[in-house]
Amino acid sequence: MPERIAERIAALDWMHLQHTLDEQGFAALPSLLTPDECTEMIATYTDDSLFRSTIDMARYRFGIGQYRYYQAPLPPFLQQLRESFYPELAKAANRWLDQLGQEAIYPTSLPAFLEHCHEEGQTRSTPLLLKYEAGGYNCLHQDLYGDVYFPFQVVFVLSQKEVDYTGGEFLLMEQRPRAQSRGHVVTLEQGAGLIFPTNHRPVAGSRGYYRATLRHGVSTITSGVRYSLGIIFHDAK
Ligand SMILES: O=C(O)CCC(=O)C(=O)O
Ligand SMILES: [Fe+2]
Repeated sequence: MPERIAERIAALDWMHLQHTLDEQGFAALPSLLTPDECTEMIATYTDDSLFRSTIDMARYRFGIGQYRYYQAPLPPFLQQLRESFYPELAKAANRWLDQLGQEAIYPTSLPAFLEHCHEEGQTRSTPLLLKYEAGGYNCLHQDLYGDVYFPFQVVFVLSQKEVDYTGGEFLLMEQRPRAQSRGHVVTLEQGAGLIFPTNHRPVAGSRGYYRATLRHGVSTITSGVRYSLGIIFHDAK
């Protein structure tokens, strides 16, 4: 495995990932982060100087657990992750806009996209570290933080399933117009990630593409502690 995370991301089979995103809306990534990198990211949780705010999920009825938004500038490893995923995902984002008959608006690099967020008053960083203990869960939701949003986000599970925790499956719910909703359960090994839609996705129908709305969450952690790293590309109001 290449040392630098940017190289590991560049070495992913993007042809296949792009196809999978178009076909099913989300795409699982192999274990891209090493166990040591996962441990190091988990260890940041207790360093208050790295975070701009901490949310107790129960307080807002978002679920049971806690999460912390990293302060900008992000830790270098996380910055590299966010920047390296963006260009390929921007291609998919623009293709999806095109399929829905909209103008392709996403710039090719993350700094250019963030500049746009900042111009619109979305200046607060959004990547976050989540921690759930036994009994914890994350309600189905969307991570929209203003009018400007990037249509994909990436999550990495940092803890080891069946060793550090049980339960705690990643959930995606797809709501199609005039139809019942479809659920997906995605099992993620330690260091593995998932690319999924922030808001909606185009689905090919008999009369062109229509929009399906997606929400995501996490099922109940039945034992242990589960940490995850959420990479959201737009900044927040
Ligand atoms: O803990 C998870 O796997 C999901 C976290 C989440 O909601 C996110 O990354 O936006
Ligand atoms: Fe989320």
